[in-house]
Amino acid sequence: MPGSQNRPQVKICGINDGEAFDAACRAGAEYVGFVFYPPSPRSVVPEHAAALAARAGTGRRPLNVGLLVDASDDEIATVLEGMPLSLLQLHGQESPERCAAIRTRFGLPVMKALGIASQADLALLDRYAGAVDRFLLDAKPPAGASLPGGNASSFDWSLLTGRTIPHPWMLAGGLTTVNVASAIRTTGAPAVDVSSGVERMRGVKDPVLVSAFIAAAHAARM
Ligand SMILES: O=C(O)c1ccccc1NCC(=O)[C@H](O)[C@H](O)COP(=O)(O)O
Repeated sequence: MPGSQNRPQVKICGINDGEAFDAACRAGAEYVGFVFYPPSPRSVVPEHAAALAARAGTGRRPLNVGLLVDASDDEIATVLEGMPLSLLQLHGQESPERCAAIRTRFGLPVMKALGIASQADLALLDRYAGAVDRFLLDAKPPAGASLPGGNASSFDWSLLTGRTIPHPWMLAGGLTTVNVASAIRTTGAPAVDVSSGVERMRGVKDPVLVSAFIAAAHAARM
């Protein structure tokens, strides 16, 4: 885990331009996420992601996270040839067995995204615990959504109050500069992930919002 401060960590997801990447680095994001999923307006090709990551200075750099959706081994291999990654975020319908196979085949830690809408969904944590290294707890996509994530939807954070999550985890879904402190207080999330809440329009990050979100999350009390 980068950094040693006991403060919530931040992942800015769906970075696809230099200004947003620079803002995330300057403000001290611990993770940046690159979306390797062509239907997404935030999608990047590996070479573009690599060029963005190369902008990081020589100081503390964010860890590069690759977001994939039901990707084949060949697709993952192609991404990794163009862009070295520290963590694979699996945001589709990957089973525990598929997560474990990806982890073994590529030798990288895996973060499984799970859509949460009720206590019943939290049972998935135990099903996946042996197959993954981290969890990202997100809202389920709203009816009619075209993407499995990045939809600016929140879930009922109180579902997580007092709950022990097996593995390090991130809270995601509808977070903004305004609500992130409350989300962290309610859930005890050690890390938060945001995409839409730091955009000026869908798929276009706003560097000012990126900086403000990171400052708000880092200042929040767990
Ligand atoms: O962001 C996307 O375009 C995307 C596409 C396909 C699967 C997942 C996607 N994003 C997932 C994320 O990690 C988001 O940061 C997370 O769902 C929270 O999104 P938001 O509610 O927009 O902050």
